Amino acid sequence: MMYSLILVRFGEIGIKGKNRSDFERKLVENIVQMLKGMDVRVMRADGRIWVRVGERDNYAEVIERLRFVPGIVSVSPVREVPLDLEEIKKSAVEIMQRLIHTSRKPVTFKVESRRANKQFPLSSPEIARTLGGHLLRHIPDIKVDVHEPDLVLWCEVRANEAYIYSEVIPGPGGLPVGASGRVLLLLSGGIDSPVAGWMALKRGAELEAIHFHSFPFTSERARQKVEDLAKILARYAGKVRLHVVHFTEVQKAIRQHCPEELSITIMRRFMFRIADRIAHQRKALALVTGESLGQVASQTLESMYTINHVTTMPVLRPLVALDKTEIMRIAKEIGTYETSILPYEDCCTIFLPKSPKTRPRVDEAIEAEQNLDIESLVKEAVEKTETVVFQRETESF
Ligand SMILES: Nc1ncnc2c1ncn2[C@@H]1O[C@H](COP(=O)(O)OP(=O)(O)OP(=O)(O)O)[C@@H](O)[C@H]1O
Repeated sequence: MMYSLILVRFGEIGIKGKNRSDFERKLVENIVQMLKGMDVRVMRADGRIWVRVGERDNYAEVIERLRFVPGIVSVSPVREVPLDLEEIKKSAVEIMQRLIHTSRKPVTFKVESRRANKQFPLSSPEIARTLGGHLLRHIPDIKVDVHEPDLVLWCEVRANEAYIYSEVIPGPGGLPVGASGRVLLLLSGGIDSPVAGWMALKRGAELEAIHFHSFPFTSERARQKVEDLAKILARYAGKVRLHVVHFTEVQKAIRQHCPEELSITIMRRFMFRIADRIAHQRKALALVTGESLGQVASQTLESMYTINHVTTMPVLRPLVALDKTEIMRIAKEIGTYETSILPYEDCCTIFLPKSPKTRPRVDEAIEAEQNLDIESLVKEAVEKTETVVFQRETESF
């Protein structure tokens, strides 16, 4: 096999001491979980994590999964070579040929070497020079550039073998899932909220999700779509508990008793109230939404303020700093985009008023809610909430 080992780089700059060892332990745990059922062994050595890939599995498939483990900065497939200079040279040429295979322009490179085994007859600079010279003689159209090479070939000389690697495949970075506590994601069927959930996962949050469903105004297929999105998020989270709230009664009450231009604001205030309640039950410490700042009624700052007023929980909005193209790029990358764009209606679109108020004030919202029995509506919705748990399905990759 070309590669039998994978080097995993991790760690945020500045994580030290106990936090660092917790980080490492959590990350190893998550990697083991992510690779469950595969023929691999996960090890820690030299402040790095290594994954040994057995006969039954292909390193490329292992990398495909590691690419999405929060906390991993990058991975490299590693070739193990006997401690013999001729073998090392041969492997270096093979790896280099493979890497430049697709490149049309001449490639620049440098060799970096590290010698942990002081018995090896050549020093690190000598290894780098020897390999560099050998590559130049055996591969046409490559040049050395020590400052800004297109690729770096690493050679690590260890006690019993040498490791050669070059490819660096970026991971998501961030923190291992579970390192920061639990959050509750308001998951609609749209493009944004699954991306917001992924961003929270990347910062180490353990994810649960809540969805407001308005059957029969919205179809079972709309609910299925959200379940599919939760399932995709479970690939990265390991597990996602989805709370499905039956929102129809609340919406009917709003339609009957509140001024139409404030119905969206009030509906969202109810979403936050119910989410707040369920978050407390589930010991989640923050809500997460896919909101960003914009022109539409529910996303002006005034509107956000008025909606947010019903909860004291932190509401994380990881997408405020991103623009739509960036959000779409991430949605495609994590695999939620295709599901998100399916055309099933959302509960908000159904009740969309003709001219919603774009800058609703808190006192206006409170006044508009006067004829509602807020507590019983919330209580009933919470009591009737259904919970579905999605575990990572390894075949889903
Ligand atoms: N039916 C719902 N169930 C749960 N959360 C919802 C629902 N509708 C909206 N939300 C939450 O409110 C946020 C803002 O919703 P809105 O429809 O204004 O924006 P959006 O940009 O279309 O978001 P998305 O693409 O996630 O649907 C969503 O990102 C989501 O977090």
